Amino acid sequence: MALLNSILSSTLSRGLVEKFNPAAGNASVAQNPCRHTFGVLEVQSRGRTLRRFQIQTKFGALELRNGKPLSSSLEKWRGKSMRSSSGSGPDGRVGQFAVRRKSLLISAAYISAPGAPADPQYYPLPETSDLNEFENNIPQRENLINGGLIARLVLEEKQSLAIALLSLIFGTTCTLSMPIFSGRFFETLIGVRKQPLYGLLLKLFTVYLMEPVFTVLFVTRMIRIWEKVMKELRFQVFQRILIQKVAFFDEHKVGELTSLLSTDLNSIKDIVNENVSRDRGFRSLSEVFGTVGILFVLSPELAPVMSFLMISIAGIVALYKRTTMPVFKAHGLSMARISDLAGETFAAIRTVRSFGGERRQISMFQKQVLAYQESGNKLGLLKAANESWTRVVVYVALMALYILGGTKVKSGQLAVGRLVSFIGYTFTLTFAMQGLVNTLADLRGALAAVDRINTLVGTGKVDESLARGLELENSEDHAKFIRENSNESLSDGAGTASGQCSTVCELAWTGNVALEDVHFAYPSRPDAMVLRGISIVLKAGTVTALVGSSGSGKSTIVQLLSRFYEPTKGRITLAGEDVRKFDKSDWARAVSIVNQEPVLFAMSIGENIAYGAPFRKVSEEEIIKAAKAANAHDFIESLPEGYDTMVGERGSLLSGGQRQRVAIARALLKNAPILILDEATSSLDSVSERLVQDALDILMKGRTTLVIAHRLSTVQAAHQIVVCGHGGVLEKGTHLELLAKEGTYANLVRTQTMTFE
Ligand SMILES: Nc1ncnc2c1ncn2[C@@H]1O[C@H](COP(=O)(O)OP(=O)(O)OP(=O)(O)O)[C@@H](O)[C@H]1O
Repeated sequence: MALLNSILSSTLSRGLVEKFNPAAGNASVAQNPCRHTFGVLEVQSRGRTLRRFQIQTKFGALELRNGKPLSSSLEKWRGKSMRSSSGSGPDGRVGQFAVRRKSLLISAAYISAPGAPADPQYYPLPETSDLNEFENNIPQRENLINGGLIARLVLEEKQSLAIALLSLIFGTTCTLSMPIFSGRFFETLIGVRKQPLYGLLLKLFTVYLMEPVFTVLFVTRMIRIWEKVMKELRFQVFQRILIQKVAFFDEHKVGELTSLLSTDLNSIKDIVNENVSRDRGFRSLSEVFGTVGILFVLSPELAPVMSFLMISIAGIVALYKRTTMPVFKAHGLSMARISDLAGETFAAIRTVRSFGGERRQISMFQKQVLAYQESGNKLGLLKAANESWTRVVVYVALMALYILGGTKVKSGQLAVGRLVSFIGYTFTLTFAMQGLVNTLADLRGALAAVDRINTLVGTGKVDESLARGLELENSEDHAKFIRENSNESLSDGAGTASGQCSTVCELAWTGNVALEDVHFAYPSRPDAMVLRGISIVLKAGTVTALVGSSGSGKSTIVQLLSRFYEPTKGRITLAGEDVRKFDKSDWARAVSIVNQEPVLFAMSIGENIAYGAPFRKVSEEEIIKAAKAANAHDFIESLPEGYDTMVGERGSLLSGGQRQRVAIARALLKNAPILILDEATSSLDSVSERLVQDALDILMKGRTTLVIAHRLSTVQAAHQIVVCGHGGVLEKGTHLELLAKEGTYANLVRTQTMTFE
């Protein structure tokens, strides 16, 4: 779906689209001069139209005309295994559409716009009519949470599992023996059975005493096992999200990802935690089987009545299962949207307030809450229907039992105590079946949550290099290496690598960093080339400044040097070695970035500075030394709680200049040989700028530095100035050389001087 959305939204939102025609799903989209684009999406199979969707784009995203997300509506086509041959539209372009068994994806869409430029690069569509080729390129889903993993984790707790199973068996035996004793008790009272009453009461007492004991044992053991499983699943999901490529985070909202860890994992947790009580989960399952067995022993004639009860309830459950799955999914998705919107609103509260956007946010929130309410109501209706039908079946079965059983007792074919026991078991069975139904409903929710998690993180692209680096760090050898090489003192600059750094760092202190014929387009906009063959050498220990107009790709170069993305073509090298050879976590230690809006974590100033070396213990002296070098010590000391002062979310309790200096202290502590300053002083007033600039001068000493600054006066002293434009390098040289050239740089300097004057 992500691919579908990215193809459609990127193209539709650009306003180029008049028609879009996935050969099997044929859509014509009429351009609306307002912000919406409307159209029809037809899902076809073997030339037959299965479904037509009225669709629209809104703020660049694709949804149904009634405002519902397209993804959940298309969901039901999953598993139909439809595919189509290719087709061509009015301008001869080819489009294809594939619905796979596991993942529903539109691999390509035919898009044609009368009057739109016939430039292939505007269309993110491969020019091929071979559907197999598409199918091969469709990302395969790898289920992160699967039966194998859960079974392995559960089996790790063998002892607890054995105790839980034994408690389950004994507890169920106690429960199931109760109606037998009730029957005998009744027979003793009316004198049919000759047995001392106290003996029977003692047995009943023992059963009533032991059942809670076994229940406690079962519940505590099961919860213990499941908490351990959940701990591991939470860890795995968090880790898997964390190691996705940066493009994944461009695609998914923060709320969507955090709700995987909260709402969805909690649904999985509930499947055990909410189902260990009596008449739920395993208890109900064992009671159902036990009761049916006993019923057949008690009365083979009456037991088929109960079988009817069982089959009917199972049928209702199956129906419930089928109908609730998509509703459960939609409900979970609505919740994710709510938390997403709330998170975004609160994070941007100042912007909302300054634009008076409260009303808009409230109305958007209302819309989301309404959608949640609607899906909740739908779930409620389904639940009610399920409950009432189950009851009708039970009452019908009871009536049949009274009529048939009563007749048999009257004719002397059945002992009255047996009928009493039978009726008792009927109630046990009813409660157990009801419990099973509820458990299955929870299971539906949990499976939907598992599916959401697997769909989101299973089809994402893991950053292999980062994953490899993290794996290595977890290894004992690496931990030993870090312990042996950790240096407690803060290095002052070049050539004094702290030892925390791997060979990449050692290489980076002396080797040049080079961009060689680098081409790049962001994965979310693969059709828009940002860099078209850029080559720059950052000489070791020198300062290179990047200048150029807004949107010329300067920050993109920073992103590539940070290895948040990989070049589409060309390469980045360190001392002649392709950087892709190095693990990303090693590379991250070799590069420090200080940008315009440094993000601090919601912890103390001291902890934020220590984050510069997250892989080792940092001493207080080191933190103070770094803060002093970053001109931050005095302001920190003036705060009532000094280095223990909490900085608030994203550092919001500090001023811009203070935040910047804490970030510089953090970078100083990191002591990385490659330094990137992306507009590090541009948002500061002149006093703060001076303080920060002094700190930066210390930080830059001896490091290979890349500076991006709009204010050209701040980059005049750079060893090399590179002027970017049109996806490439326009000019290169020192300040004086470029001025003498009388080219773009000289013009930029002139314009800025005039503006200043
Ligand atoms: N995450 C992203 N996904 C898609 N496109 C992006 C992304 N980030 C930037 N772009 C696009 O890449 C192009 C270059 O942006 P970039 O931020 O590198 O320019 P810049 O030279 O740093 O601009 P400025 O000086 O204004 O910061 C722009 O057209 C921008 O819209």
